[in-house]
Amino acid sequence: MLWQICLVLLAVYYCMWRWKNRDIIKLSKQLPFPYTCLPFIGHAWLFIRRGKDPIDTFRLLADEAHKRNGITSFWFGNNLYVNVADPYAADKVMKTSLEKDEVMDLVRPLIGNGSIFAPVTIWRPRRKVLAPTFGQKTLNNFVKIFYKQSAILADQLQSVAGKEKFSIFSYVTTYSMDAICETTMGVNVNAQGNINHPVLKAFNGFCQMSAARFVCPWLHPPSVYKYMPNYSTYVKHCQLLKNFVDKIIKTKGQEINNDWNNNVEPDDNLELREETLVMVLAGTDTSAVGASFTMLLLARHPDIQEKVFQEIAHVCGNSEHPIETDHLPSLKYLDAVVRESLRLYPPVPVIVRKIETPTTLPSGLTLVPGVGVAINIWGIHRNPDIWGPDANEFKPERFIESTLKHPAAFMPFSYGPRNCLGYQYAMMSMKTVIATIIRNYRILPAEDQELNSCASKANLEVKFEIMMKHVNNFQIRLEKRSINECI
Ligand code: HEM
Repeated sequence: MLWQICLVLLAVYYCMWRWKNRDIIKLSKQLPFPYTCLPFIGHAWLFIRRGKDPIDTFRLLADEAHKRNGITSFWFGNNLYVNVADPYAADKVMKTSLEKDEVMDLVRPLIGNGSIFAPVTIWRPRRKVLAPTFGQKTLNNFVKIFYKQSAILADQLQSVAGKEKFSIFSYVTTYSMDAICETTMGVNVNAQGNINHPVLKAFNGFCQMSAARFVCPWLHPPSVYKYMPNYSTYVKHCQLLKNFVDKIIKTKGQEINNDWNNNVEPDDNLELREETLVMVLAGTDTSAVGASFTMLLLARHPDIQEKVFQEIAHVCGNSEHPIETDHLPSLKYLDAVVRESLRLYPPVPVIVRKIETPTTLPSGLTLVPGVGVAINIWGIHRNPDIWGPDANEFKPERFIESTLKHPAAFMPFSYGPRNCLGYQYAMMSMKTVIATIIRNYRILPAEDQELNSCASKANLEVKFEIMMKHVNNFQIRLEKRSINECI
């Protein structure tokens, strides 16, 4: 008798759910996705297939979208996501839907209402306060620090040059953290003194655990996740990161000794803590991933690396001369190389938005309130209708010889009013550090076989850890250059 009642209740709940979501269900039928949709979990099973990384599913979604005018949809648990790999549709969504999807609540235990994932009402005033920090004049003054920290990195790399393969990411991420902390907060945390810096390890751990949780909708409710065996490690990572930022705030507060009350507990500075965390976390690994992918690609394309080296020598002189603010705009080929690398390997491969009001796309399709949108940056950047049949190939010249077909065709830093605040900052920082490494070292692939024409054209193997990373942790080899090479 009991099970019959349960069955009836379930059937009633299901019918009510279908009625309430009838517009969303109708939309899903207009945007087919040819994979089995299971009860309760929808297509989430695709993200946890044995032997596959979640990034393979984002790639699959991109390919399916490319076959259907750049757009498809998938069910993730009980939520429908429209998967967009077309810049025209992305342009409309990113300009009109500023609210982030609830799936981003997963990072709240760490950054609370930090602007990057905050509701629009909290985000808007905070963005107004933060934006002036990234004015061109301020950024120009940062280049001295980028160069100083890059030179420290180049020195550190002497210990691995001419030896076995190693992870360039482990080094660049320490550069990136030192640069962020010194430029945005005026503190020197000397992460470069310790490539196993606990903060970087904790952030890495947090990203890995969040990515694993992200793809399993049944682990999203905090009431479930707290019973997971590794939950205590997750809490430890969050606490370590918060403590690190609190320490910076306290040190800085004491240093400037203004009307700041040094006895105030960090929790009273919640907004400051949240935004400092956003700055350190949004800026450190993203730039390090971007610079590391670029170096991996240059290792596989020695001809392109040589062109970059010649340009740096021509614009900046030999490695005894510092790289200066005025040099960066003249490093046009390097700029194209970095952009092409960000196109093929966007550090943030997917971003999400929530539709709150009916939104009609240029194709005439109307997205209904309640639906999530996954902007598949990977898919937009590799859309053959936009980038041509050679969309998967590394060809920096495409950023020099032609203009973008649509401004949203290239969006590693997101797009629209809620795009990345650190866009210019990141480009300047990455160009400075890559130029400093290349003028001192020749970058070689981890294995010589990677240089044969087939291997060098193949996609790099990647994995999803909120950010997209290289499966082998960005391994390369370095060979010291002689100063006389710069002629
Ligand atoms: C290659 C490096 C970087 C990449 C690929 C990147 C990418 C992104 C993306 C995709 C978003 C938007 C997410 C969304 O729309 O949902 C974002 C937001 C943001 N990024 Fe970056 N970022 C990079 C570097 C930086 C740096 C260096 C900083 C700071 C110094 C920074 C600060 C921010 C902030 C504050 C936001 C939130 C903006 C807002 O919501 O108003 N980013 N970034």
